[in-house]
Amino acid sequence: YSVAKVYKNACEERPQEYWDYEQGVTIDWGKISNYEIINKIGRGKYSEVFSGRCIVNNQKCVIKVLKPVKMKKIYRELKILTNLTGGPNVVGLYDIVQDTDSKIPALIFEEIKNVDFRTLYPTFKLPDIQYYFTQLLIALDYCHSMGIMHRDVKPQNVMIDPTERKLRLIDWGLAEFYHPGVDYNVRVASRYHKGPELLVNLNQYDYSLDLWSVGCMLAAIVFKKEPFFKGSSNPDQLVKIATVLGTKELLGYLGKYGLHLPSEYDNIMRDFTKKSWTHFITPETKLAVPEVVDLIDNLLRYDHQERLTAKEAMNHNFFKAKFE
Ligand SMILES: CN1CCn2c1nc1c(Br)c(Br)c(Br)c(Br)c12
Ligand code: NA
Repeated sequence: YSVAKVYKNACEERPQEYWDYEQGVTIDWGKISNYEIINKIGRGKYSEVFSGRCIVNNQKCVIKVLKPVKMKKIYRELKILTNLTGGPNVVGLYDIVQDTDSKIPALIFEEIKNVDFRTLYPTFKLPDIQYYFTQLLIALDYCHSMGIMHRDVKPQNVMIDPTERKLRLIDWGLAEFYHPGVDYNVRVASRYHKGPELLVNLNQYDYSLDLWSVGCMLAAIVFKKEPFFKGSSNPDQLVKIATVLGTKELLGYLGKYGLHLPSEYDNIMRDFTKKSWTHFITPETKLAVPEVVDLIDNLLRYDHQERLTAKEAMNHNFFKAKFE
């Protein structure tokens, strides 16, 4: 049994229609004819993404055409986006339109001139890491304070325009409202960024899941190892985590929550000794200063209750230090 350390009543403190998307969502549908598609910029499991233009104000935009999934999941994303839009570093939702014949909803977002993380992150110096991770933590503390877990934090969902030094958290399709005591689906997030709680079927997880993913992003940049934990499957993902955090420590974590290692680990889990973070410091990892390594150590914890919250993380002394 586990309850969030912070913001545990954020939804309960708000009217039911804030979080209850099962009742459907009253949508103020815009006109799809106001938008024209320029070209395709991405495709996911649940959507196709295009760059577009609003012909009314000649504004560039991003058009996310949802694939026909359960209306409940569509209502959840729409409810979350309408609750959060306008919040700090949350992608701005301009309009919700419906494809005339297919009736499939399309979401119209602000456009961010995103630079792919594989190109951008290797250019980061410590001040850039301080700036952009502060912006990401601001977005996460905001959505958590609004009773929402993102559940898919990864570089592909953090849009960054380095010219304007603008960061936006996108793709709220896996996000969910947090209620204490609810058993959540553990099949969320993308493999390399899945927290241990998802891999050991600890269903009563919370906002702290997002901070594990932030730790993975930060470690990948600082230790120049993208992704930091590269599992070949969900079970192997936990094995990769155990090679760093230790197997004995994993069993201690499981014991605390009365859990056992699921049977799929019987033949793949080995007895790994917990590694010191200095193991990942080499002459090439110039960014691996003690302050950022301490921050990583306080995010990449098996026990979600031990991780720093978004607010605590943004106040970590790594962000107060002066680096040239
Ligand atoms: C695959 N790519 C590249 C840029 N970009 C992609 N997906 C995006 C989504 Br969804 C949104 Br919403 C926004 Br805004 C941007 Br920008 C997006
Ligand atoms: Na999105």
